Amino acid sequence: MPGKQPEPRPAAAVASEHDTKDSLGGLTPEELQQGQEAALALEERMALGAQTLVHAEVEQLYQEVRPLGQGRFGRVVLVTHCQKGASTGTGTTMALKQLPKTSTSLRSFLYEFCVGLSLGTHPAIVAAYGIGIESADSYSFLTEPILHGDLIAFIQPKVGLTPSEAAQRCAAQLASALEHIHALGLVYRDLKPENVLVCDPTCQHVKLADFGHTRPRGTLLRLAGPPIPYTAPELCALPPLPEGLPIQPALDAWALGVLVFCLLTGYFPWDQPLEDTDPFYEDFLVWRASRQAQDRPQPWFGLAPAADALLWELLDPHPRRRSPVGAVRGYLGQPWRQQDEEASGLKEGRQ
Ligand SMILES: Nc1ncnc2c1ncn2[C@@H]1O[C@H](COP(=O)(O)OP(=O)(O)OP(=O)(O)O)[C@@H](O)[C@H]1O
Repeated sequence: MPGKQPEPRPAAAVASEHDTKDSLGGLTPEELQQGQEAALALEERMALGAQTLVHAEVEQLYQEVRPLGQGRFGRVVLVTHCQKGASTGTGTTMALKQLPKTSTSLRSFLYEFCVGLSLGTHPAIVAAYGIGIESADSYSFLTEPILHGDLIAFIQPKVGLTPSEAAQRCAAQLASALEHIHALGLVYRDLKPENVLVCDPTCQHVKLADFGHTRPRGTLLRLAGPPIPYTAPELCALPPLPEGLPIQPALDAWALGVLVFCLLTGYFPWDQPLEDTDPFYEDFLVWRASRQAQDRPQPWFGLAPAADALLWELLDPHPRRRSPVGAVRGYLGQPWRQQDEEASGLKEGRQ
């Protein structure tokens, strides 16, 4: 979650100031409208959310069971309701995310709280409960608790997530969650294993959490710090408008491509998608340009052709040519790792 930051501006506001098509930074009128509608709906929810905030100290309402996690901005704890069953140990547990007022504005808090609510129910998205609390020093809200930690703990360095079925299941669930977010006119913008929570010990089910960076499509944004592997290249380039880049779901498709690569190999494909700075990214661009097998970068050696093809689609450096997150569905059930490809070949050979 972003804490106290300058207010991002919607592309619509900038468009009316410049009023040429280029002033939309490449956004079509339909995309602009979808983003505007999402922004209006969110503003309305935030106004309602502000009116219905409970004013109390968290300890008066909930009993802490144990800490669940700590982010840059928020502390997340497992709690039970003080009045219902807490003393007998039968109370329903919930996750309470507490954001100190020193680092989080009321608007940023309401944004994250209300985005979570506006996403409704989706099997791969952490469900938000409609309770927001303002205390003397913090803001808090409640969600369903997910008790097996985050995906990072399941990705073995140099190996990835095993077995391969788990990696495919995980990719399919995340693609579905992101598609749901995009259909609502929003862009998630923070896909990384730390924001994917795991529901069971064998990683059968995962859920997307932390909607502090989610914004309506078309919001103008600039890169706030150094890029990470998940940052799409268009965000690293000079923005098309002085106010920034109008954000698109393609940012999430890129991040999903990087995450799938990590799930399959246990490596990042590059540190930063910066030509002339990152040799791994440069090798990737050379391979894309030549399409020659001999140019395939070393970290890709363990991938089967289906995974190559999927990642080729999701990791297209040109956002307009990049496939949407739903592309994952077209590759499910095929081998994604070379070793699976070989095993299935052996099986066929025996039959
Ligand atoms: N609903 C939940 N159930 C269980 N654990 C959770 C839940 N929500 C968050 N956590 C844990 O708390 C950690 C921090 O939460 P979160 O990512 O929402 O905080 P943040 O301050 O917004 O993080 P960031 O540093 O990514 O901005 C997560 O990595 C996760 O381990």
